[in-house]
Amino acid sequence: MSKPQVLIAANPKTGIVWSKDEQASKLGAVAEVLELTSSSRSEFFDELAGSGKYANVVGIYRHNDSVSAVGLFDKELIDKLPKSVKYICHNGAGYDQIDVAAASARGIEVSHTPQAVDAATATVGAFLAISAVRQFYRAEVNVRNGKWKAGLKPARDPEEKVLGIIGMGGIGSALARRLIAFDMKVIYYNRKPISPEPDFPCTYVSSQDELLKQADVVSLNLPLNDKTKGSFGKKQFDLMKDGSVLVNTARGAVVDEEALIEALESGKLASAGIDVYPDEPNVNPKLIAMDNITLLPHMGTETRDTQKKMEILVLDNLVSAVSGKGLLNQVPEQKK
Ligand SMILES: NC(=O)c1ccc[n+]([C@@H]2O[C@H](COP(=O)([O-])OP(=O)(O)OC[C@H]3O[C@@H](n4cnc5c(N)ncnc54)[C@H](O)[C@@H]3O)[C@@H](O)[C@H]2O)c1
Repeated sequence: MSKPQVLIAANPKTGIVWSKDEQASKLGAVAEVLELTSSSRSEFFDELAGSGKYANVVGIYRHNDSVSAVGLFDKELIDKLPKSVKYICHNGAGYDQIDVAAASARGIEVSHTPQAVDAATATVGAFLAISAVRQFYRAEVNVRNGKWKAGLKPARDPEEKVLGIIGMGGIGSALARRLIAFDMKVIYYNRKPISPEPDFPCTYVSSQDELLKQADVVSLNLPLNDKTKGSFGKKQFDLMKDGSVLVNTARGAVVDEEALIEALESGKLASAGIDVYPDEPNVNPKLIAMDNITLLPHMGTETRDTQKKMEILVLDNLVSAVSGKGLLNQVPEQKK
């Protein structure tokens, strides 16, 4: 009997990067592996249809790098997938580039890579929080320009300050553990308290507004979806303490960027640490011009160790699914 076909929709030039051996040994043992070669979305659509080379695939490995060739996995693309497709296994914890509702309507199950991303992304969040609180970016620019400490004002200490985490999931918890080591006091807001209780000291607050009033550093760690898009705007900044700090490693589009810029310009926020932007890779020039914020180019999982972990988790999901054992990390919307 022939093996089911799976498509690796990753970077068309490199495919899977760190786990080629596992791709061959684990996935190759249970499936015929096809690489994405389409150079445009319309070419991809042709290859999915009729007698096209992807017309019989059962599972798809998807990485955001495939966007440059075939675009988002939006409703239009998902509706063009052949009936044979049963699984989309996404490499990433955030899966806002996939229209999950459209996939569900077609009976396609979607998985992602929670946990594998937690440590690396939380390290970025902790770095941004410390850099923002201590104003290290401004200091680095000074030293690089031969100005030493000229114009630098003493910053704040993280110790004894309140860290407010909005979205205490995998990354939020790993961030809390890291910043507790800096003697920060952790509060968090989720739609309901975590159960069982976390194994580190933290306090649940029952409204986001209350968290914003209490926190010195607010960290966004919730997913981007229809409910959270643009949900952090002027009203939320106004509720924050004067001179507080915002850290965003979640998704840029959760925040109203003009309101963020206004809060930084007015001094409502002393500083910010930002890894994600609404229109990546474009960054608002007003943010670039500010010297009181630390900006990173979506570096959350940019380590070879974590990227390998993520790739292997996607392969494990695909192998399990095409072997009839189901997905290991199906997205929460579909698990409900
Ligand atoms: N910067 C990066 O490179 C990077 C890397 C990985 C993930 N991320 C982003 O981080 C997000 C969080 O990842 P995670 O793995 O921790 O996810 P997770 O699902 O483990 O945690 C998210 C938490 O947010 C909570 N939540 C959901 N909607 C909420 C709302 N409206 N208000 C309050 N809480 C809400 C959930 O209950 C959950 O506890 C991802 O969705 C992704 O967009 C960014």
